[in-house]
Amino acid sequence: MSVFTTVTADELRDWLKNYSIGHLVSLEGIPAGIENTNYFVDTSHGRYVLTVFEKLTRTELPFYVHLMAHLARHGIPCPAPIADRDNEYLGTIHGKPAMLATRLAGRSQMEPGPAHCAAIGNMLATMHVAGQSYNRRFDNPRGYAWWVDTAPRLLDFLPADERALLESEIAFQRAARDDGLCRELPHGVVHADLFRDNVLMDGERVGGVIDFYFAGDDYLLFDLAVTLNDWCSDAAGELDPAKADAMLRAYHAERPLSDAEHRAWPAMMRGAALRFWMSRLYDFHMPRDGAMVHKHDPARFRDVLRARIRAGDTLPWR
Ligand SMILES: Nc1ncnc2c1ncn2[C@@H]1O[C@H](COP(=O)(O)OP(=O)(O)OP(=O)(O)O)[C@@H](O)[C@H]1O
Ligand SMILES: N[C@@H](CCO)C(=O)O
Repeated sequence: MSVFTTVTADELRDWLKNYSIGHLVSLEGIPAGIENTNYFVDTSHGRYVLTVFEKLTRTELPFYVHLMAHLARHGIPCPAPIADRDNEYLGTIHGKPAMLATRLAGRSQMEPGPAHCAAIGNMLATMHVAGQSYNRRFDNPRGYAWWVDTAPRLLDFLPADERALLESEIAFQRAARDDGLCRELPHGVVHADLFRDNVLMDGERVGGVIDFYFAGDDYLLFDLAVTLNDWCSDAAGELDPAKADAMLRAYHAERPLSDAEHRAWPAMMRGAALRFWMSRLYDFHMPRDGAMVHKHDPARFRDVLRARIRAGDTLPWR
């Protein structure tokens, strides 16, 4: 259940006087999601989503809100924030920052086939290209620096074999960077969490890309690896070759991958698996105060990491 802040129809009717989106027709709490309060809001003008931000602050939010506005302006199907009559995207509900954005079509496809993987690969590449002209900067808060800082705090929670895996993977990622493997990689603003549940599929078309609240600056290839690891892995963590091939080809068709990206690919796939193994371990062993009990299984990405290590340089490409 993710309506942490209750908004009544009367309160919203009053709030909507600040906007130019017509009058309220219906208001419905959205049960999915664990970070924010979300409502579907239908008005006489169209369909919207109201988000009340439970943790992100007014200082942190502009990076994400303007990113969505930027991408939507470039034709990416992501929530387009709606400005109020003072031309502000962020308002206040119950003392918390709140935003209206367009409601997108489709639903999450948790069992994608190659056609879905191709559609999201192509969309990711167009997002990366459109993101190049976004001029706010914010380093990926779950990037390499976080891995290195956080790993020592996780070691005590792990059995010996997992400790060894974590230590050796951090050493591997450090060596990759020391050897200059990442030096020529294109970077920019990335979604960094483009899992299946953050994409709304409308048949085989991408209807919407949502949940930009892990976005930041990183290697574009890292974002592709995050996406591929979730969309194209089987139950054991191994890559499904047909899905992976479909995603990579569709991405490459829109933003051709360079030789430097080709060389860094196996390490990037491992890094992307490490990131989610670590964040899931972190949330499991060191939950934030007041966080909802909704822990993702860390073992899933431990297995993906092991599978990528086993595959070595034989990973599918283009
Ligand atoms: N713009 C949108 N258009 C259509 N549906 C949306 C939109 N934004 C959110 N949703 C729906 O609301 C659900 C919850 O949103 P979201 O995943 O962003 O929740 P959250 O609590 O903010 O984040 P998290 O996934 O990290 O818990 C989504 O699964 C989706 O069904
Ligand atoms: N996609 C992340 C959750 C944070 O959005 C995970 O599956 O661990």
